Amino acid sequence: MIPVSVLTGFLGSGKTTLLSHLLRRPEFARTAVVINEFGEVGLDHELVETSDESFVTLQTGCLCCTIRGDLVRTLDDLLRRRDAGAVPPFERVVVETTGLADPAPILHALMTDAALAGRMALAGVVATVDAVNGAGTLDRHAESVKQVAVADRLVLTKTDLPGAAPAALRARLAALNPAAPVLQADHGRIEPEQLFDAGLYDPAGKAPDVARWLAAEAHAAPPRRHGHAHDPNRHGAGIATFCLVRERPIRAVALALFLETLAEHRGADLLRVKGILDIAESPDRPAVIHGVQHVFHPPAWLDRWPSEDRRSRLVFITRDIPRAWIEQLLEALDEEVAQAEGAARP
Ligand SMILES: Nc1nc2c(ncn2[C@@H]2O[C@H](COP(=O)(O)OP(=O)(O)OP(=O)(O)O)[C@@H](O)[C@H]2O)c(=O)[nH]1
Repeated sequence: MIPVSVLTGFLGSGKTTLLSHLLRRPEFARTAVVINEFGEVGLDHELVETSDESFVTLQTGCLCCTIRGDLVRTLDDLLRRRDAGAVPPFERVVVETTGLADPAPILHALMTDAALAGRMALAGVVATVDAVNGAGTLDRHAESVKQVAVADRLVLTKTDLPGAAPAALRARLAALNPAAPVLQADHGRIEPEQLFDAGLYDPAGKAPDVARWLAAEAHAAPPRRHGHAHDPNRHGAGIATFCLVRERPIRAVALALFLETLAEHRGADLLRVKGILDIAESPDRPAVIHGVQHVFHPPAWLDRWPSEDRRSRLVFITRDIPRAWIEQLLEALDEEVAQAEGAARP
């Protein structure tokens, strides 16, 4: 029986960082990772490094809506490829959900699907919670509350950042899910055995209301009635995702101004930004940027481009921010910086 762990947690709460760290540990060799990304273009799968024995597959779309078919098909396909020797003989699977996913249908599919029965079993659910944005996210997004409620282990991230309020958050998490131990990860660093030792997922062994709630989810409306089944990039409540692609390099100063302006003016509605960028001053080393609401993390510089595609790509998940506004802002700032540079030249 191959254990399948689910890694959930709101947008930008540190799931991929945790996973990247775990995949470098020898105890975590032979892992197949399924990353689900919400949006037109995914980047995480290009950025997660694995050992030779582990690998990452990508699934796009809205995991919570298309789960019944897609995740089960993906896992079934992985089993076939493993049997045929087409992929390394993985011994565990980790499914990283999109930050916007309601995890209940995912867990249900893993617990009940006949296609997987006998070969794979749900092993445990880990949810990351960002110590800076976590409380606000719990207030505003029902999915985030569900992610915390179903977890076997909770992992607090970003406790090192100014603005982190881990004590208050811990109390809140304990009220939502008293059974789940709360661990802490420092830039993804955590002891793996503390994380996935939760054993077989057993809703009956948890607080009874969680089991009842999960059962209720099983009877929830079929995907078509979710209201966004035909456009997986819209998730209701004004939430939209889009990707800006740019052929020309971006000047470092223009990028800094752009991110600063976005965070300052629309931080609360900027649910997630990530990007790989061709910076004019650094043609061979792309910058990877991450933003989560008003917090932008310092850019990470890659040693090289992860694939042939050297265009800048910026993925946004926003609430009520028109794409055109963001595009024009970037163009205008880039233009302004170009003119200023031109004027400064003798
Ligand atoms: N300072 C600090 N930054 C962190 C920590 N953990 C993660 N980050 C940063 O937070 C940003 C988002 O982390 P990710 O791991 O991409 O978050 P995610 O949950 O996978 O994001 P989505 O896939 O968009 O939902 C990155 O810039 C990370 O480097 C931490 O403990 N401290």
